[in-house]
Amino acid sequence: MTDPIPLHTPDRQPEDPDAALRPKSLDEFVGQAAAKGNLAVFIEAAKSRGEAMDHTLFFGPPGLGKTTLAQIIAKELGVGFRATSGPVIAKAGDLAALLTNLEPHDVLFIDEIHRLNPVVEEVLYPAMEDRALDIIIGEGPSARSVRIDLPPFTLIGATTRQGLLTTPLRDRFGIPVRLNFYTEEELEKVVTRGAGLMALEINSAGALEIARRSRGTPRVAGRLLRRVRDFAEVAGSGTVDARIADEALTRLEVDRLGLDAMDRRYLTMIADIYKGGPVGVETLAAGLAEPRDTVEEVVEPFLIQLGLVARTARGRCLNDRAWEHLEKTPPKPESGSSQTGLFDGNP
Ligand SMILES: Nc1ncnc2c1ncn2[C@@H]1O[C@H](COP(=O)(O)OP(=O)(O)OP(=O)(O)O)[C@@H](O)[C@H]1O
Ligand SMILES: [Mg+2]
Repeated sequence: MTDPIPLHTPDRQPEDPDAALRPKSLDEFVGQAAAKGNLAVFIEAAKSRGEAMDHTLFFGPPGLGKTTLAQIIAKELGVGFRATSGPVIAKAGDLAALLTNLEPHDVLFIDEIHRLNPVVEEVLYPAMEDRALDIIIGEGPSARSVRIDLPPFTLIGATTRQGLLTTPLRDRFGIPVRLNFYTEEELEKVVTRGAGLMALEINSAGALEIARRSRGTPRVAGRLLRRVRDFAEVAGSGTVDARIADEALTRLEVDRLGLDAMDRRYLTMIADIYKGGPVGVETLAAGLAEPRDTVEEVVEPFLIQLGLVARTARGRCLNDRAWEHLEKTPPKPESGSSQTGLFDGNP
């Protein structure tokens, strides 16, 4: 099998093609109704009190709008926006420099906050809680600790892995916000809006077809829309309809559930080699030649959401729906010849 086009994995790209489609206000931001409603209240309250908004943590799979929402919050609050990411802050001093350079009420956005160096994280605790930095000056017996006051600020953290956050860090966020996969109707709006921005004509059946195959993820919807546009332009048709969308997506190996080549390799591996599982995630990651993080953060959440795969204590297992989707028959349990052999234990 040829390598899948990395089209469908919702990971970031340095040149950030996302930027053009990024909503700029809460009103433009589609979906996530509960989170949006709450945030609107917290933003209003902070503004009317003239205070910095409470520290906010966004968590959820890649491409659902964490970075976008962080930018929108700063904009709606009318404050500055500084962005960095966990792995980039190497030393405590780097974080201290960032914090002491903030203007009052600014938003400091830390992406991939679960990847902060523990030493840096220690500096963040008093900064978040008491708006203070404890800095050690000098070395040896003459070393002394100096406390520096910081301007009031809002820390917005984003993570795809809430479980990897330490408890003290998680507890210091006043506003935790989980982002969920989008519904087809929501993604249809994302696609229609995106097409408008690209000056691409699309009818609602075409938008729905792309939405349905976008893995519940606006970033994927945007990416598929750009590729469908290419096909539509080359085919010389003015309007994207369901047929053009379907043809383009089929050629891109995105199937009718929205699964891409990588998703299918994952499912096929569990089916063919491990007879439906359970199989450990390390083994699967090695077999797919992908980092374990990618498998857990990018591939699995959507397959689990669709009910194709279950995470059990002993490993990953395929559900009936996956066998149907792969058009394969699950192997019969080896022990027990009767039909009631469901719990006979086939490890
Ligand atoms: N609610 C939304 N409405 C419209 N477009 C959206 C929405 N959420 C996200 N997008 C689009 O998806 C793209 C990716 O969103 P964003 O970069 O905010 O994801 P993320 O959650 O930060 O992902 P990652 O975990 O990879 O950093 C944005 O550029 C934007 O075009
Ligand atoms: Mg992001």
